[in-house]
Amino acid sequence: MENNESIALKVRNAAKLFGTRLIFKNVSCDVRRGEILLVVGRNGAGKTTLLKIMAGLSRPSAGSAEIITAPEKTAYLGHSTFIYPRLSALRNLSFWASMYGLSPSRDELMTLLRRVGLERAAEELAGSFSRGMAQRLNLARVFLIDPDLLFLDEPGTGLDQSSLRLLREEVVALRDRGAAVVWISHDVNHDMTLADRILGLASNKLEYLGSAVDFDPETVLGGKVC
Ligand SMILES: Nc1ncnc2c1ncn2[C@@H]1O[C@H](COP(=O)(O)OP(=O)(O)OP(=O)(O)O)[C@@H](O)[C@H]1O
Repeated sequence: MENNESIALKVRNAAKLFGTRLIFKNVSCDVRRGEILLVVGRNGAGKTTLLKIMAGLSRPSAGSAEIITAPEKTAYLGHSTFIYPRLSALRNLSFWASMYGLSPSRDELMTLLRRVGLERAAEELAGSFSRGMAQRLNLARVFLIDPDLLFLDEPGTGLDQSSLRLLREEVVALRDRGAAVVWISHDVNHDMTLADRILGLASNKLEYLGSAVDFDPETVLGGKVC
């Protein structure tokens, strides 16, 4: 058993049913600080359902998920971008900061916008942003809290190549500085190379939990991963 300090999240015997329909059962895992855990499985295997349970956004039908890191250092980035279209990029960030109980200076917010390549769009209404720009702004929101635990649900869907590169570089940088990352990727074949471990769901159960290097989609998931 690993010591508690190295663990960011514990899942024990988690199961989920929608009505009488079983999505998965007996899913247990520890997510470690300083690792990227990629969650894979065919469409409908229950990846998003598991991620929501891990993030405390949905209750398991049985078992438990416990976040060990500080709740205020937990972030979630999905494919929807929760930006306010009638506010500028800067005002969006400043609004989110206030929701987190933070009061960063304008310079600090501009530094975050620079980091995601939005410095020149700081005063533009976020409603006019392309998907790539909107997701970059969302990434800046994540940086506001410098998370110790980050949940990603296909945040790269529909992103242009340069936004995707930025997203990947920043996720890896967060891992390298000790954050735990649980990631459902829209491009598993690529992102497997960035992951430390893989959690594979199939046949309503945890089919694989182990190193990304040893992961063989052919044997574990019948060849097709998504
Ligand atoms: N709130 C809900 N009520 C009923 N069924 C649901 C609900 N949410 C998800 N499901 C069903 O649970 C199953 C697992 O869904 P989930 O979105 O977790 O799968 P996934 O592996 O993330 O799929 P995808 O790769 O398509 O995103 C699907 O069949 C889905 O239709």
